[in-house]
Amino acid sequence: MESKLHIVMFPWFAYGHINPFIQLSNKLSSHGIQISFFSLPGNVARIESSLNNTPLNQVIPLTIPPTEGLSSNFDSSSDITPETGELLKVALDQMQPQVRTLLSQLQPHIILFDFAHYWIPSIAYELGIKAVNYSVFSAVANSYLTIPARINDPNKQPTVDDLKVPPPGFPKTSITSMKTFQARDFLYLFKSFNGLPSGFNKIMSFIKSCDAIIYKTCTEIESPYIDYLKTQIGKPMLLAGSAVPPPPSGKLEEKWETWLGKFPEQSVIFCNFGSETYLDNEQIQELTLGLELTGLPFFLVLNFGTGSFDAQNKLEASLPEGFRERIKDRGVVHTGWVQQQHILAHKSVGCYLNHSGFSSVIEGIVNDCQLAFVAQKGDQFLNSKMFSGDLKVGVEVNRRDEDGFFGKEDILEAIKTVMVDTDTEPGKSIRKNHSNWKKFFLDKDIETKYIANLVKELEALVQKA
Ligand SMILES: O=c1ccn([C@@H]2O[C@H](COP(=O)(O)OP(=O)(O)O[C@H]3O[C@H](CO)[C@@H](O)[C@H](O)[C@H]3O)[C@@H](O)[C@H]2O)c(=O)[nH]1
Repeated sequence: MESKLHIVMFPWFAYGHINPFIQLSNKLSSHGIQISFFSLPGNVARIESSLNNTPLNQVIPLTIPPTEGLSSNFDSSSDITPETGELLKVALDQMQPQVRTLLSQLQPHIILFDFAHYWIPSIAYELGIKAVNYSVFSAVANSYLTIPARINDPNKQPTVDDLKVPPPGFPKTSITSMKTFQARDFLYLFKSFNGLPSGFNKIMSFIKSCDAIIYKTCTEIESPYIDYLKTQIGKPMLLAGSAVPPPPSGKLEEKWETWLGKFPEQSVIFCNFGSETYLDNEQIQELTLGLELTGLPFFLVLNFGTGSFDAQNKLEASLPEGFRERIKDRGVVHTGWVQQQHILAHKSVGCYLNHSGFSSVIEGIVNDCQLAFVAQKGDQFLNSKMFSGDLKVGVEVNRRDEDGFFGKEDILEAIKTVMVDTDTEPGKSIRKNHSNWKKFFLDKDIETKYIANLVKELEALVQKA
């Protein structure tokens, strides 16, 4: 179906958000939909290189308003640290006048906005544009954390104990409680910074005022949570489908191709924590020693965020004494960006130890990599429980309740379950489930059906007065 819609995409400025917005843009653009993509000036070239190149599509740089604490040279998402992230939220709030001007010039039918842009619906409403939130988080994370039932008194912040249990009416699934360290991490959502509303309040505000919400998921994987969200949101809920990332372009860098090629099929553990998740030194020590204990080859990627330090020095300082020498014939430790999808697709890679980022897990499932999860924050904890507890496609590394500590033996245990003890339970079922879900995610018809349906629903939304 060819559509004449014009949609503005306005993701949060981190690549973990920009990328799913680009993927959705490309799927919608293949139905004829025109895309105007808002981002920071320094991101334009990178977004243009991934966005479908049609005469209709364009990337529009936003001016970053002067913001105390944010350098005037700051213009790209590659430089976001947790501190600049908070300042960028302040800058985002001050972008309201320019966004209003741009929208009134562009006159799109719809704007798709992200979690921090709670003021978009009121501007869009004035201009006769439909405001639709696109959530890049799983339905399980949304339904555990960011729904009205989560708090009953808006003036009172929830406690750690409150956040250890699901909200009232939450579906009966494998998620019956969360650990103390996880609940403590969830508190972040309820805190306000720099006088802005908390993340939770921003979301509650746009849930009330937007025209619809799109979730990046499908009923086949998350139906109990999707059904529960329906009872909570009170707005049209649209689904974008399983969001399997498109196959990567190009080829794997030769040095990694050669290194991986030395090992037997499905023997290498690949370990990476996504685009914005960093382990502390204690965790790095246990993780590296755990990988060493497995006796298997491994490819470990560790990052430290941006800052005024040399990442390579930081990496060397974080490794156990004598580690590099001991593992030199079967392990690499790297800092920096790697071609994750190419690596996961390599025939030697058999296990993927990861942070449970939503896209990363799906990339693991569509390849022959058994999954082990060491989630580090927010939605990752819920993704990890959902994928290991509901879908049973992987295993969580055992963690201490109070502080999330895991030891080297816990890493070994998780890897053994999915890589070695595969004739006994739970390893046996996990392999079988993984292979079934792989077939599901690779079924092009399912994805095509979700996107065609989404286009139809967006058309209908625009027709509505
Ligand atoms: O060295 C790297 C690191 C990452 N990637 C890619 O980057 C994407 C990462 O996706 P994902 O794991 O979903 O997101 P992150 O950006 O790591 O995570 C953020 O966004 C996710 C939602 O998309 C949330 O689930 C996480 O909590 C949040 O940290 C994937 O396509 C990876 O293939 C690479 O290609 N190379």
